[in-house]
Amino acid sequence: SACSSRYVRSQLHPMWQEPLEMPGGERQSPIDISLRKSVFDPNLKPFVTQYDPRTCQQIWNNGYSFLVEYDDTTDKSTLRGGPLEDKFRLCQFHFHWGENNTWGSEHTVDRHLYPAELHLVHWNADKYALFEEAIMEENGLAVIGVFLKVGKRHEGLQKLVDALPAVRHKDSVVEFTKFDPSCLLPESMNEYWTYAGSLTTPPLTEAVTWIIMKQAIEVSHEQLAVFRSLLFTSAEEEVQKSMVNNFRVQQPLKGRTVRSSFS
Ligand SMILES: Clc1ccc(Cc2nnn[n-]2)cc1
Ligand SMILES: [Zn+2]
Repeated sequence: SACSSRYVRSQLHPMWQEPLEMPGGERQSPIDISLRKSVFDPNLKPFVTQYDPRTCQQIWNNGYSFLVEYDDTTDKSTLRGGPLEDKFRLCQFHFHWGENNTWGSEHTVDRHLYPAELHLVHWNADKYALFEEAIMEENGLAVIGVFLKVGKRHEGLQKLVDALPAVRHKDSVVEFTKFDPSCLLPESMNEYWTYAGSLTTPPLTEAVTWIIMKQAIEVSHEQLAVFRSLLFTSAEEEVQKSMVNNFRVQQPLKGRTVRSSFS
């Protein structure tokens, strides 16, 4: 789908060095979510996801993460409500993780690091016709972040884990269908934080309304180990590099407020 096939890959290198300056840079991501600084907003409604598993198309190793891509040419898989004014279309989801279970998430809660973080990327289909347009606009994207912690095996995730060896190398793609990403969301959907931020890889555009779930999902150590068996490098390269630590360093909050949907 357009949302990731035109993924800005030219600048994407797992070890790209900070700081890749983003003009303004007033609302960069990721950040630490400080519990005592976040503000309960009673007007925040629950958000609603309606995902159609038939829109799931493929998995692509883009050399930074693996993206599960959805057909975003119709309104079949959408996100609305919560802090959002408009209807957003799911275009892909991906993860960020570490080389061990000690770190790997992009966001933290009171500096607590999780071993991995899921991002479900959506774009504003009420205001824009294409993902490429939305990515450049301040109300263009909505990303749901879900923390992963080590515990029992996640049965829903296993179908995805079993497909990963087929996309071990950068630029590999495998067909992947009938996957409903709502199985990756935590039970309590009405407890989240939200703030105005950015993409965490180039183009780093300040287009994202972040929705970070309070409840983490549990996955097994073995499932995370399969994530780490992926490679940043393509099959042709002599030196193979494990795809690990594909997260960005945390960014200054600057005058922003993180709101919570719960008190
Ligand atoms: Cl299209 C796109 C661009 C960047 C990223 C990386 C990212 N940005 N925010 N969370 N992950 C994901 C999808
Ligand atoms: Zn991400």
